[in-house]
Amino acid sequence: MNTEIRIENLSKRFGQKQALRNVSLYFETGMYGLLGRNGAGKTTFMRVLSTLLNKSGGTVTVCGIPVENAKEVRKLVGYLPQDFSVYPGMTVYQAMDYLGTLSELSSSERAKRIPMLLQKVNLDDCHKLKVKALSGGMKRRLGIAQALLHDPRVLIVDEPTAGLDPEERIRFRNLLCEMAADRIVILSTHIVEDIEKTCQNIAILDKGQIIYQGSLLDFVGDEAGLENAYMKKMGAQQ
Ligand SMILES: Nc1ncnc2c1ncn2[C@@H]1O[C@H](COP(=O)(O)OP(=O)(O)OP(=O)(O)O)[C@@H](O)[C@H]1O
Repeated sequence: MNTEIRIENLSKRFGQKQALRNVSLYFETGMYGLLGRNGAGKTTFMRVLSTLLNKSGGTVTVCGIPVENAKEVRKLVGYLPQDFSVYPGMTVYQAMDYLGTLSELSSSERAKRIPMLLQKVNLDDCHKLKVKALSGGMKRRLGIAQALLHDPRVLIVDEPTAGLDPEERIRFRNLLCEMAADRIVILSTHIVEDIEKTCQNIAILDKGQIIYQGSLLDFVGDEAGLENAYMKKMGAQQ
C-alpha cells in the first residue's frame, strides 16, 4: 500500500458558504505545511481528510482508499485537532488506554504501544499524572501520542504549537519531523516559522482555493524568508 493522498476537485459547502472549492493536491511521505488566513478552509480541509466531515464534491483517496470508506480511512489517519483535550480526571496512561480501546486496539497491543509512544513524546515519566496536571506543551505531546496509537500512515495536526514556549515549540517541531520520516505529516499553523523550519513542501489556501502548492524553496525564491514571501503573496491576493 503506497503512502499517499490524492485529492481532486475537492469541494465543501456549508449551506450557501463554499468553504473549499476545486482543491487538488497530492501528498506522499514527508512533512507538508498548510498556510492560509483565518477562515481560509484549513480546518475544513483537514476534517474532510480525517473523515470527520463529508465532502460536497470531488474525490479524496488516502493510500488508495476513498474517504467515503470512513472506517478504513480512519485506520490510516491520526488527527490532532486545534482544541485537543481529553479526560482531565484520568491519568496519562488511563487516557491513552481508553483511547486505544476506542481505536479497537487489543489489550496486548495497548500494553506494547502506549509505553513506546509515551517514551517517544517524552512523557514516560508522567504516565501516572492526571491529564489536568499537564502543561500546554505536555498536553500537545499527549495529543500526538494518542493520534499515533493505531500507527497511522498519515498524521494531521492543526495549530499544534500555539501558546507553547520556544523550547517546547522546537521540541514539538522536532517530534513532527521525526514522525514524517516514514509517514505523511500535514501541519497547519499561522506560525510561519514552524513551517519554514520543518516543511519542504507547502500549500496555501485562500478563500477555499489553493493559491500555491509546491516546494517551500521555490515559493520563497529571492525573498528574505517564508514570512516575507507569504505576506507578499497574500497582499497580492487582496
Ligand atoms: N460547521 C460550519 N458551518 C458553517 N460554516 C462553517 C462551518 N465550519 C466552517 N465554516 C466556514 O467555512 C470557512 C472555513 O472555515 P475553517 O474553519 O475551515 O477555516 P480555517 O482556515 O481553519 O480558519 P482558522 O485559521 O481561523 O482556524 C469559514 O468561513 C467558516 O466560517
